[in-house]
Amino acid sequence: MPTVLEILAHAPASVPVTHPAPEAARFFAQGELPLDALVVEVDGFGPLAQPLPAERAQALQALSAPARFGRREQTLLDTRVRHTGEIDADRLALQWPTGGFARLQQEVARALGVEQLDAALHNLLIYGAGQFFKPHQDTERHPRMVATLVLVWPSAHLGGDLRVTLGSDEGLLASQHLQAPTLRWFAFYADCRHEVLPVSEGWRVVLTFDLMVPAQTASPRFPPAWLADLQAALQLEVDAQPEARAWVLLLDHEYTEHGLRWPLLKGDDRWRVAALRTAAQALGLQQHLALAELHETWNAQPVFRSRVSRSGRTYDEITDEVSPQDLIDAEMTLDFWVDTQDRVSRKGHLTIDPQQVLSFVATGEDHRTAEEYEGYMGNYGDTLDYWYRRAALVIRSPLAEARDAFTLDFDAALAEARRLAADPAQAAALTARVKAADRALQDRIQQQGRALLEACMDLAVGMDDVEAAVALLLHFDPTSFLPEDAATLARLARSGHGSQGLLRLLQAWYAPDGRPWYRAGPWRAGASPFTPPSLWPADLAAFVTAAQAAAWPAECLTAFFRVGLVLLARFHRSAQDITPAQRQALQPALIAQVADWARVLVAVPTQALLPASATAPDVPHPLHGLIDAVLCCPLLYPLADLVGVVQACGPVARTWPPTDSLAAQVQAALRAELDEPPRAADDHRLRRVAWTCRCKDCAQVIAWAEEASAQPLVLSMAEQWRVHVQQRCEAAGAGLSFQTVKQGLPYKLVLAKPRDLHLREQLRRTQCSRDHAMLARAAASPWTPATMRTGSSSA
Ligand SMILES: O=C(O)CCC(=O)C(=O)O
Ligand SMILES: [Fe+2]
Repeated sequence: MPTVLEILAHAPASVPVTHPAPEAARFFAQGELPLDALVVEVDGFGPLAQPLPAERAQALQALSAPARFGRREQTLLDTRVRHTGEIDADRLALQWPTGGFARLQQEVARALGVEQLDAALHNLLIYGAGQFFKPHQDTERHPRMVATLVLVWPSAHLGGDLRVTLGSDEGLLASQHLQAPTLRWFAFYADCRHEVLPVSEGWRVVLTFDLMVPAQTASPRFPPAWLADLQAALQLEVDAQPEARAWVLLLDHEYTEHGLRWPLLKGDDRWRVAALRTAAQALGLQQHLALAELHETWNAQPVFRSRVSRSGRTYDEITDEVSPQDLIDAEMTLDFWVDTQDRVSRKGHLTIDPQQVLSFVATGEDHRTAEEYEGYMGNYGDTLDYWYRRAALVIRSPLAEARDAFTLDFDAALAEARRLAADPAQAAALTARVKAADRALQDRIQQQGRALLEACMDLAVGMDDVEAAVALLLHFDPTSFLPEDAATLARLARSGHGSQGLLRLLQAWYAPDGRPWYRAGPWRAGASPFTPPSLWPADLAAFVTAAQAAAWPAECLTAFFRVGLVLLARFHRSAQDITPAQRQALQPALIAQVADWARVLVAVPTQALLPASATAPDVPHPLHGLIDAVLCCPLLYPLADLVGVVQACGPVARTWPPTDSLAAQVQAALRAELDEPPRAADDHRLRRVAWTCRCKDCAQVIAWAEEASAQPLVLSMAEQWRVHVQQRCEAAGAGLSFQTVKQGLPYKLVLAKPRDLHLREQLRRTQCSRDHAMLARAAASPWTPATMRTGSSSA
């Protein structure tokens, strides 16, 4: 089965072109008219004779102005680029015999492969000997201008060939003659680079016309069998695109943003695109014209020049030029779109694989818009970057187009998907679209966060697949939610997905994988300062109140707490690896955070949670779960520091765990500390230090630290050991101070104990005894009626 390119390599016979051979280039054309087909009169000069004698031509040039040329927005005069005389159209009067001009236009159009073209006189040019016009592209002066027509007046001259190129194709249009039997005409598409070579003798006189495509043109007809083959080949190739990517054909001609329109296509692009469009339409595929930018990065090598030394030896000399060697990277992006209604969109960039792109004309220097040389770039050495601009036809399945829309114009794509979501009949289509666009949705949700929750919930509830709905919402970070988001989440439970939907989402959020928000957690290795984990929305109290107001099903609210506690336990496990010093830094905030959570949990009424007897009798009340988690980690939560947590837990602290309650354990720990004899005035021992190394050098330090003496310790040792001892003591959070004395060899490390040991312990004792007294008072006071379930085991 032939490929699309093979089928499109030759125009079917029905395409309106009158070429000697079908494969002949269609970017330029030539023809002739009888001499009497045109009379030209020049204002202030009179009619042009046929042929124009040399002295009249010279007089005509005297009347003309030096021709300018356009470069971007400017019009320039530079005889190194363009050296010729010009007379504007408003000083020219043309007379054609009846129907003569229309016939010429028709002939030119057919020769260029266009159904119809309108010609408008632009100017008259007079080139004397040595005059020329260097390679350039013509400015498209009218909105629908696509090509240029040159009419050669009989005026003897030699040289002055017009050379036209497209990619690597080239055409030579020779105007030279001594005696012209006809009026010759040349036509070429305006994007094609062309030049007028120097006239060597005589006078070259030409009229130029702008060629425009009329507003209404008929599209070509194609043989049905040929079209059926094209359609089958296209279907195969579109289906074969990996990940339903776009099928892209680069067009032969260059187009500006103004010129890239369906009716204004040039040459072979015209019929090929028309045929592909017909085929794509029949297949239900979407079509766009687009501008593509190709960016290549090459490895650059210096250019050497061969030289001969005085002694006659040849050698290579380095020049300051570089040449590309190996292609390191190539990327293509589509960034300017024209839909089938000729509506333009400049939104977004779609990246495509340049390897997958088809074309008849290879991308070359003519398409290059910029280049950049970079000196040494790490791994790559020197690099050369090139940028190229091409126009393209893009064909995609409707699903791929909808998917890409999320990359190109996210807001519009989201609005469109929300419209789908409002129509229950579209639930399956919506699911397919959201699944296809997952990457783009994830990127956006990561950037914009909860601002997209409402919109994405619209999609989730409109989808017919709970897995896909959960996968979409999973991209949100549940710790970033504001209280009002609780109501939005409740919509999932109220939708067709039911409370199972919300339940699965909660479980997925907190599952060990697929949680980018958790993986980036602050306690990860190297993160500093060590902060408590965020498990729930920052304003948990308000969020939980809002969840209750929005009637979260009891099993969902219970799961919401439970999955967070599972995560807390995981945090506790990862915190086992941190140093005692890091633990000390973390503890105050962590304990305060746990107390905050406890206060929220105390306030949740029992009826808002899953009844213990209902499905899982072993499910503890979340507050019990929190207390259990804390008691599991005595290193992170020293009992004597948990008075705030006891207070936050309210009466539950005195009943949980049932065997030995939190309040009782804390009270006992405080008692034990108070029972230790106070430190004697001459006692400077360090106590309760979790030393992290007991090597020979560290052992010396530990022995000294545990002595009563207040004297500093002087260690004479090489730098590597000084660093080791200091680091290990610091990691242990021992509170020692260090000084390096640069005397003798090796230098000395001087260690000193904290000066305020006594004061600190005294303050701590006062605090302990105050806390202890308070707990004792609370234990003696009557119980406030429990507002909460006390758990299955005490029921
Ligand atoms: O003189 C010609 O044949 C062509 C002139 C031309 O390229 C122009 O006017 O842009
Ligand atoms: Fe030109």
